[in-house]
Amino acid sequence: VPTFHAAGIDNPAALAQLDVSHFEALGVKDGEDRRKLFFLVQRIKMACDKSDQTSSEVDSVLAKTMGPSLSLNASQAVEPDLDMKQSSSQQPSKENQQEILPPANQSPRPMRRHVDTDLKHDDDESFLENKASLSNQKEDISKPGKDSTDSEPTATSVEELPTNTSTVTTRRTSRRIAEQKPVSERQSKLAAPGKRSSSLNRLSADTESKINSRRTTGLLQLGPAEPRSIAMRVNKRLSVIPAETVAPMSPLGELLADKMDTKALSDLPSVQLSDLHDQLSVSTSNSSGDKASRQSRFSRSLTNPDIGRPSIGGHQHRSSSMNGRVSVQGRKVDTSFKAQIEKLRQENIQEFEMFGKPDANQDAYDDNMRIRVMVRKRPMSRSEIVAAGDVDVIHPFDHGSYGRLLVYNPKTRVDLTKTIEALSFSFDNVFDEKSTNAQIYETAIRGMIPNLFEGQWASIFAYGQTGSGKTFTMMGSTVTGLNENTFDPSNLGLYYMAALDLFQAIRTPGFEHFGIRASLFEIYGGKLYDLLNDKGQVKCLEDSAGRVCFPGLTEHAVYSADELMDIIDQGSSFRATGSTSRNADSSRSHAVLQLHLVETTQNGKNQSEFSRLTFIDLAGSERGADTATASRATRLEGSDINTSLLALKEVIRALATGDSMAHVPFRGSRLTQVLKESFVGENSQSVMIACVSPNIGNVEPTLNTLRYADRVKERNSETGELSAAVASNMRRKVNGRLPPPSKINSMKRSNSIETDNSEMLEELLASPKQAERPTSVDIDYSTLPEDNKCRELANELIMEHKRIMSEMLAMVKDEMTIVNQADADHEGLKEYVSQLNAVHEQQLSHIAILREHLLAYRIAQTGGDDSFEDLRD
Ligand SMILES: Nc1ncnc2c1ncn2[C@@H]1O[C@H](COP(=O)(O)OP(=O)(O)OP(=O)(O)O)[C@@H](O)[C@H]1O
Repeated sequence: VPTFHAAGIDNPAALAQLDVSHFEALGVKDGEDRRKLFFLVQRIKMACDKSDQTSSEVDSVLAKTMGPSLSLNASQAVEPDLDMKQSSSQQPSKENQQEILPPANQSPRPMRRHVDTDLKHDDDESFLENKASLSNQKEDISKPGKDSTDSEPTATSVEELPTNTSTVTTRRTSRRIAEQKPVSERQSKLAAPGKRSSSLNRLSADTESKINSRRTTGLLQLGPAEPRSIAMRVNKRLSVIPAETVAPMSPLGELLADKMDTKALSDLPSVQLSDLHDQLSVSTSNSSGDKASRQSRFSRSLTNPDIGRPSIGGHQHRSSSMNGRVSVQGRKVDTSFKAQIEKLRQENIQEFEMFGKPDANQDAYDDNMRIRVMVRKRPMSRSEIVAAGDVDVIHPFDHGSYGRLLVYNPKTRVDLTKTIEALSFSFDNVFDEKSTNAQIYETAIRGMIPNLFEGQWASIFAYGQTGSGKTFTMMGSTVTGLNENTFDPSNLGLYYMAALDLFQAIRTPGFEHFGIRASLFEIYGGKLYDLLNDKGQVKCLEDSAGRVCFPGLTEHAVYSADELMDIIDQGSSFRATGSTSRNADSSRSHAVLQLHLVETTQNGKNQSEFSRLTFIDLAGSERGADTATASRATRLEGSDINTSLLALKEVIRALATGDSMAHVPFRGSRLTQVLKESFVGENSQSVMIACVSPNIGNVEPTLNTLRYADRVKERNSETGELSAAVASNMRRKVNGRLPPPSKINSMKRSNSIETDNSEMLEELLASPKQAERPTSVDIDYSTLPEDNKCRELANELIMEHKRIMSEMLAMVKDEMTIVNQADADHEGLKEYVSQLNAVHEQQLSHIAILREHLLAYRIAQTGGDDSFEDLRD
């Protein structure tokens, strides 16, 4: 545009005369610019050639294509201000500037698509005010002796602004009106004969003044409302636009208002037309909300991948994209999933660099977080890399105080075009494929170790689809998975790292009375098997005080981390595995490792459990589809796994939101019964590590894993904000009677404990031996008279029934939605089936819970045995 202006071409008629042959003379050498200009000129010519075109319609075309600076008709055009220095030194005086500014509370009005319509209907008060102010201004200017130099800032396009200026205002002074060349002179100079020029002269005086008024409002007008924000976003010269001139609809405007990071914005790359088009279809509305949500809306706009749509001007043609390529303006564009994901990835990286990077001073580690949910992405396996078309669809971002993860979900439309839907999830932490077990340990687990010496129980789960890296995370690997036989100490397992710290702690003077005992068992088909005792069956019973015990489970005293790993290795070889369509050696059971911190009493004779650290390597969370072709036994196995995982989720969720402990559904499955003691107690801590596979072939199970993990804490998927219920219950309540954060806490980061612990030992000995166990979970039936006990159980049953009915009602609503969606869009059948499956499993779990209550009541009535009985048996 500056080039055109420089050549005096600033009106449609002059443009219409343009030809490719003029480009050289105009100094337009760059091939890309020439191509763009060629297309623009062709379109302008086509518009002008239509016999019934009025000049305002031509203006409209120009406004759409080149912005308003060139949409002025010949009679209104002013010569370009070529000397920017001069013009910026001729800033309007404050008074005059105010005179022409819109009222403070009036937002700049975006220019509409059709200038004609705009002008006809634009008769509101602000417009009339502007018009009035213009005529006053004109009068002032014409008064002799008045310096008009500073009096009329004009609207200017972004393109006219200098690239290297960072603080210039858009309301720059135009040259003096008095200095303008007479219109007639300019018209003859432009030599725009015939119909077009005469149509240009047909503008009514009213329209003319309206256009003038528009110009003199000094508002930034780039054309249609939607493209504006995008054009601004991508234009280098954006940095010179003061925030208040940006329309409130623009997410970037909002960001500018917040940040005014002119440096970052000036670094924005300019984009191709096709890139612009990609952004145009994205809604930029909804300007309310805080910075974070604006940021995320902005992010979402970047994730629109639809390369295959026709462009604004219709130059982009979509051919069948079955071959993954479409022709855009004569160029071949790769629309394969891989290319689209790569494009999105780059855009999102750029956005993250600009707006999402965590504050360097921010401390993301909160050792007192009660329930921490983190996601770990494993690297692509060799076979996945080799497999044709396998693409990485997981994109993690570390925002410091939370982690966000985008899943690029591939979709094929009915017309076989390929698109990518970017789904966002937020968790406490996310770890990318380069992360190590050591990083995970340091982030979430090491901080728990000192708390164990305060009598606190802790549990760590690895959850995820088969083959997603759960065992790798828990047990560790001496190979990286990609580079065999490479010893990688940073990927030693979490078991091992925790054991190292524990043994180091108990060897510290003052802690010698502590010892470590280990037990390892698996939960398979609702039954428990001791992996350190030839898979002997173990019972799971709850005593009258509500404590869970495991008759038959062996506990082994261990004296070093290596010794512990040896027995774990042996025990793991007994673990039930099986084949699924996704993994030939899939874990079919939940493996539970318990490290008991035992304390020897002062006379040295008795040992009692002081606290417990439990690791749970959960069975692969395969979907129904995985086991669809398997035997009945395998399907039952899968169903059992799903039921227990579902119950676990509900339990953790209830703990995260601080729901009444009376309603925590521990009895939903054997797994949750077993883990009950690790959860209860105000000071218990849990960490869930959701493991995901990165490749495109696993996107569905990955989404299921993420939805599962997301349900636990329900962070806002874009901004990472926690819901009020979870936020208020997020931190463990440190018991005032326990030792204050003391010397032992130095372990958290330094892995060493200071030697003088005598004072602390005294405090520890004075403190309660066990973590507090709430009594509200289960009533101590033994202390109640028989009929009281029955009444309590009946009350519980009724309460539970009511709760479950309300949940069932909510589920029916969900079911209505998903069945209607499936009915309307048969494309989403796969998703529908998996959702339906999940709903059914949840319903079954609720029914199982209710049946437990019913059974408890009936047993109490009939005086039967109240030990655990699995209803599914
Ligand atoms: N972070 C990682 N880095 C390198 N390799 C990994 C990583 N995570 C997993 N792997 C590799 O991926 C494969 C599957 O991992 P793993 O056995 O831990 O999966 P899993 O989730 O435990 O599966 P299952 O539920 O079936 O037991 C292994 O070969 C492992 O070495």
